Amino acid sequence: MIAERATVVGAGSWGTAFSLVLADAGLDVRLWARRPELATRITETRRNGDYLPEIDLPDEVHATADVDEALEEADLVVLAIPAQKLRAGLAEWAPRLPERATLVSLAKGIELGTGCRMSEVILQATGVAPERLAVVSGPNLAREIAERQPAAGVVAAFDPDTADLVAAACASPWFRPYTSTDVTGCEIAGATKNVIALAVGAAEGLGLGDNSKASVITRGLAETVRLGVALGADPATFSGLAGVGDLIATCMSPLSRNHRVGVGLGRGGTVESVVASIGQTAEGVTSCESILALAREAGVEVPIVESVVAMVADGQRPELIVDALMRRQRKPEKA
Ligand SMILES: NC(=O)C1=CN([C@@H]2O[C@H](COP(=O)(O)OP(=O)(O)OC[C@H]3O[C@@H](n4cnc5c(N)ncnc54)[C@H](O)[C@@H]3O)[C@@H](O)[C@H]2O)C=CC1
Ligand SMILES: O=C(CO)COP(=O)(O)O
Repeated sequence: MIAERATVVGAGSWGTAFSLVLADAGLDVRLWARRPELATRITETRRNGDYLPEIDLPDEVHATADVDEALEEADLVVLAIPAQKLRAGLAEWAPRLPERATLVSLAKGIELGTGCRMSEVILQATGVAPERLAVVSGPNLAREIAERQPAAGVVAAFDPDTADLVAAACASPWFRPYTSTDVTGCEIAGATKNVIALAVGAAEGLGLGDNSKASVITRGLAETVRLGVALGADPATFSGLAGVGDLIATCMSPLSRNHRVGVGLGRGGTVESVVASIGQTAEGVTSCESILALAREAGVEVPIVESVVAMVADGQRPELIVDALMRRQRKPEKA
């Protein structure tokens, strides 16, 4: 089976960029925008001026704010709304999903309150069989993808045939999807790297240099692997594109919203003011608390995630956090 028609739910930066990926791979794409005026503007200008203003969208991308029109005959339904909004959003979509459509999650977060990964939220909210679900992750900053800069990603699914189907639906000369069956690993890596990027951004905002940032990235990877493995992930996933690949892109790029929020906090801004000035989703700000809760439940130490929670949720100053991390008890690196 091949997918011919896709619906992308959410016309933010990643939903818009991914609709272009699917169109370049040869699919007919419906891009659903929550605001009818945005759908109209995209149709009229062939651009999404709110999120990717300089990018011309291919003719195969059709914007709409009508759920039924968006879903008609969809082979793939790609979910590109923020993690904390997904369950509520799906309540509206679930009864209208085409019976055989494959659902694809793009969100990189962990649900607050439940600790659910996005695949778990989707399965619970829609009741679809796990074989109909896939997750896309990797170093895929929306702007660079939309500019068609060459990049690779990972499509993870419980069923390898589903991973192949979705990979075929997004493959192009400039987007190379690899496949995986480690859904848990890809999701934990994708959500946790946003939190590590907040810490790295804060270090940058404090004026610290590359040694400090590389140290946080590397130790951040160590705690991500510990958490992922405790939750059943394959450790090899974390040295792949969804792991180290995305960690590097998000922690180092000024395009990353999480990195930018971290820089703002390091420079002394408040969470509210920094997030508001960016005006887009920075998943680490909310998911840091749910990731910490998951880690505590699993009995895993995640000191950098813990520090980010102290900074974001408890308003602690980043300088104190650096100090606390540096004063931790010495131990073997691999512990
Ligand atoms: N932007 C990027 O470079 C990448 C983002 N992601 C992930 O994709 C997910 C979406 O992020 P972005 O598109 O970047 O965020 P964004 O902030 O650019 O756009 C979010 C979109 O979701 C819509 N939305 C918000 N609440 C909604 C609701 N209750 N119901 C329906 N739609 C709603 C907004 O109107 C907006 O169109 C996040 O989990 C993010 O971590 C993953 C890879 C790359
Ligand atoms: O997930 C991303 C890149 O792979 C996007 O990161 P930000 O959400 O921090 O912009």
